[in-house]
Amino acid sequence: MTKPVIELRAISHVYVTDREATLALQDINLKVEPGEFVSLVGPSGCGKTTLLSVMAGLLKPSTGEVLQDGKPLKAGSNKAGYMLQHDYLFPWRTILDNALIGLELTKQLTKERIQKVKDLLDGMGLGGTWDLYPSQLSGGMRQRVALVRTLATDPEVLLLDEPFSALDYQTKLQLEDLIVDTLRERKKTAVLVTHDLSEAIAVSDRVIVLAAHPGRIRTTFEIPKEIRETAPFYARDQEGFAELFHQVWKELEAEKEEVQP
Ligand SMILES: Nc1ncnc2c1ncn2[C@@H]1O[C@H](COP(=O)(O)OP(=O)(O)OP(=O)(O)O)[C@@H](O)[C@H]1O
Repeated sequence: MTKPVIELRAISHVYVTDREATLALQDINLKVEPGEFVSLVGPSGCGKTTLLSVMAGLLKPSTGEVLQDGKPLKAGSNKAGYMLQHDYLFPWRTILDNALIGLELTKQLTKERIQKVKDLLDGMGLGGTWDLYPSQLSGGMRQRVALVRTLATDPEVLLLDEPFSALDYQTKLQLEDLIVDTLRERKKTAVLVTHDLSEAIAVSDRVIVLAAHPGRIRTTFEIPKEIRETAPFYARDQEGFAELFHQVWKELEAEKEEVQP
C-alpha cells in the first residue's frame, strides 16, 4: 500500500512572544495521498500558513509528528517545494538563472537538469525570456518562472501559499489551468492555501475548511469526479459546482459567526 506523501499526526503549535502565547494550531490530523491536490481555506488567522510551514519543515510544531512518505520529516531531507504569493525572483539574475537557483543551491546543476529547466520554461511559454530580467516580465510570467524554479528540483510535493492572489483575474484563471495540468502530468502532490473558494473547488480533489482560534479542521469536502477531472476554467461551469460553492461558503460563514458571537 502506498504511504501518504504527508501525514500530520496531532499537530499543535503555539507562538510565544513577549506579550502573549497564541495557540495557532490545535490537534491537526491530516493525510495527503500521492498525486492528490488538497486546498486549505479558512478565515484570516486560522493557521493556514502556519500549517503549510509545518508541512514544509520550516516550522517545528510544538507537539505532534510530521511524516513524509511514512518517515519523520527531518531537516535537510525535505521533498517539498514551496511557492508563495510573491515570486521572490532575484532582480539581478536573468530568468534562466532565477529558474536554476534551486539546482545551484542543492548542487545539482547538471547538463541534463539545465536542459529540463529550459524545456519547462519553453513549455510554459517562456522560451524567449531566458536572458531577460524579472522586471521585464508581467506578473503572470514571473509566477510561471517561480513555478519552473519550484519544479526544477523535482519536489515530490508542492506547497502553494496563495500563488495566484496577486494576479489579475484572467491571468489567475490561465495560471490555475497551467499549474493543475503541469502537476497532474507529473503526478505531483500539492497543497494549496487560498482565500478564493471557487479556485479551491476548481483545482482540488479535496477542500479542507479550517476553523480559527485555535486553528483546527472544521469540515472536509471531497470534490466530485466530474469537477475534479475538468480543467479549472471549465470546472466552474460543471453541474454541482455552484451547489458545492454554496456549501463551502456556508461553512465559512458559520465559522465566522461562531468566532464573533
Ligand atoms: N511569527 C508569529 N508570531 C506570533 N504569532 C503568530 C506568528 N505567525 C502567526 N501568528 C499567529 O498565529 C495565528 C495563525 O496565523 P497564520 O498566519 O498561520 O494564519 P493564516 O490563516 O495563514 O492567516 P491569513 O489568511 O491572514 O494569511 C494568527 O493568530 C497569527 O496572529
